[in-house]
Amino acid sequence: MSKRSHDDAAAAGDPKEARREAKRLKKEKKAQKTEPSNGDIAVPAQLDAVVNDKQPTSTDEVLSKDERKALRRAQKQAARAPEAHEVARPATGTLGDQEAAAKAERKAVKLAEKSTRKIAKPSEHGNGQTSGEITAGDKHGAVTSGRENVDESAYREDTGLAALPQSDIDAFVVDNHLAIEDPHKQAYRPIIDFKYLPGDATQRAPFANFSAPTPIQAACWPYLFAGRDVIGVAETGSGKTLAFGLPCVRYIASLPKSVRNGVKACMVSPTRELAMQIHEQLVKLAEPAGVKVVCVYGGMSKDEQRRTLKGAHVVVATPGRLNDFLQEGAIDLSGATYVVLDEADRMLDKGFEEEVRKIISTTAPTGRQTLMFTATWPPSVRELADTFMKAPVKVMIGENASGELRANARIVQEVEVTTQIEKQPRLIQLLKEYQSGKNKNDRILVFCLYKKEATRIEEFIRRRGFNVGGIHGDLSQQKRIESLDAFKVGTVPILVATDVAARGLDIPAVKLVINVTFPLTVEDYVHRIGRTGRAGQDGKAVTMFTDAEKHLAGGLINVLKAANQAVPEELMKFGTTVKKKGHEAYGAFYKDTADMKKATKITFD
Ligand SMILES: Nc1ncnc2c1ncn2[C@@H]1O[C@H](COP(=O)(O)OP(=O)(O)OP(=O)(O)O)[C@@H](O)[C@H]1O
Repeated sequence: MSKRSHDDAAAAGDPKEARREAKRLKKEKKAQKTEPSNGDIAVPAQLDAVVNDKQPTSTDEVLSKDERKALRRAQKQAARAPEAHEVARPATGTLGDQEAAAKAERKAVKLAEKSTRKIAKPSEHGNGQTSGEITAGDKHGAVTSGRENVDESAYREDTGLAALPQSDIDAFVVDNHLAIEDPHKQAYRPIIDFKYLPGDATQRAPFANFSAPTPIQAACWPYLFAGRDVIGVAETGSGKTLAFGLPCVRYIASLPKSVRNGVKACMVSPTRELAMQIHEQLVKLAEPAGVKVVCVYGGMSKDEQRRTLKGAHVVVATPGRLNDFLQEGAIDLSGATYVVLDEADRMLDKGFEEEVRKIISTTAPTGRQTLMFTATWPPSVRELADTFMKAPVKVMIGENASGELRANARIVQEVEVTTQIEKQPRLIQLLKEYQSGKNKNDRILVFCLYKKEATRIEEFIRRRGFNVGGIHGDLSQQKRIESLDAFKVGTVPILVATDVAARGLDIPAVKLVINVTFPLTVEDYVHRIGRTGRAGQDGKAVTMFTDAEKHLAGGLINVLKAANQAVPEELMKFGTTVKKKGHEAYGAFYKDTADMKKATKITFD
């Protein structure tokens, strides 16, 4: 039984149900002791009872006097966690209060877990040995230390994976520039092959076309199966959706039918198209497992979406529409214990922060597992992220253990320093060059900054005889969906877009990204060009850069250098200083008036 099924029984407030669950739990524990480890996702049972302060009677029966004492100590500590969490809720306190509360919460949870671990059996590795280290001695500072905290009651490593020589794990860590920071130092081995996934072979069917888990999947899955909060940072197109999607579906599928009703998971994404795409990917995993995933987003009929919510276990949503439904009571997230922010840095910036706070405050108050995934993780959002999470495990893939801005290294990036007037003829030249011969059917994504600009460029390209579509905020949602579909299937091979298409969209055939106007931030640039070079393929991006964006030259130069790309001389001329990031909502055009000289007050008689 999973951590949350016990939760649900108790939360349902039915003592009989809870007692039945407790009995089942006892039985399962017994069975687990005799069963050989097959890598099933097991339950951190005592921790669950401790952290969620539930039905201690069953645990009392199986524990000694000392163990019971330790458990009670842990319960006290855990009882403080939800309180601290409540305080941490943004609406109720100042930033200082929130920080203190978050700290207190983390401490309480840590203490609770520590006490629990004391009463749990000493962890042994699946093959009978106490586990070794997975420190790779990685030059990039991969942090994977001692395995003394591997907690088999939370997630049981497959015996085959546990038996692999340490050198195999080290090689995986080094080759993939994998860095894991875990405050609890649980040091789970990455699931480097699908055969090491918990469950039987039929559950691996959705991966039949993939040869191996991607590094972000391999590294995150064990921690997610173990119920931990995770921040996952990996390049664009590296399979993050399934990294957070698979454990979600498996968790819900593992719940007994009696407690499976209601929304158990909620995934929030910044754009409608991305929400739809996550939904599409998840349905493939969820349907065979009997888990219902629905998608709600703005711009489409509410009635229709309201109907689909019936019987949903997972809701994928954009924040605005989700809050609408929450406000009108059409959706209840109080049982949602699995919460994901995709494109997390975008979700936490000024434009979305409030909406996200509101959503999170309606999810399960205790036992919540919070996940954040992104390709870019600027320092500006890290502290805020921590306020929503409990001792998160940070999984970073790439040569940036510190989470610096990195583009996908398989994308060839060309930057052309140009002028406004030269842009349009150059664009046509590029389209002709890349839409001829064997490249005729390649998809090309053209990015503009503003909606009006996108409309103008789309018209301009069409007048020159190209088959082109558009996607931006001035178009109806129906039109946006049509344009994207036509682009995906290739009937319209050129798509002109604003940054609504910059993040997350997975269209494998995009061979070229053209940036007609540079975005407001270098992070957005990394996401835009990440629409090509997906799932291990190569890609190319051509960027027109003008004097108007010179304040972003330093950041861009760093991204180019980090990916071993050529830096044009003309770009260097703008200087290499990385300017302080602009306002999260208004980008580089924001002026912080706090530092401005006070105006002289003139009075007239
Ligand atoms: N293990 C795997 N092996 C090969 N391909 C995979 C694997 N897992 C996922 N993919 C494919 O990789 C592509 C990119 O995945 P996904 O959209 O999850 O990327 P992402 O990391 O979320 O990208 P972004 O940061 O741009 O949102 C998808 O087409 C997906 O089906």
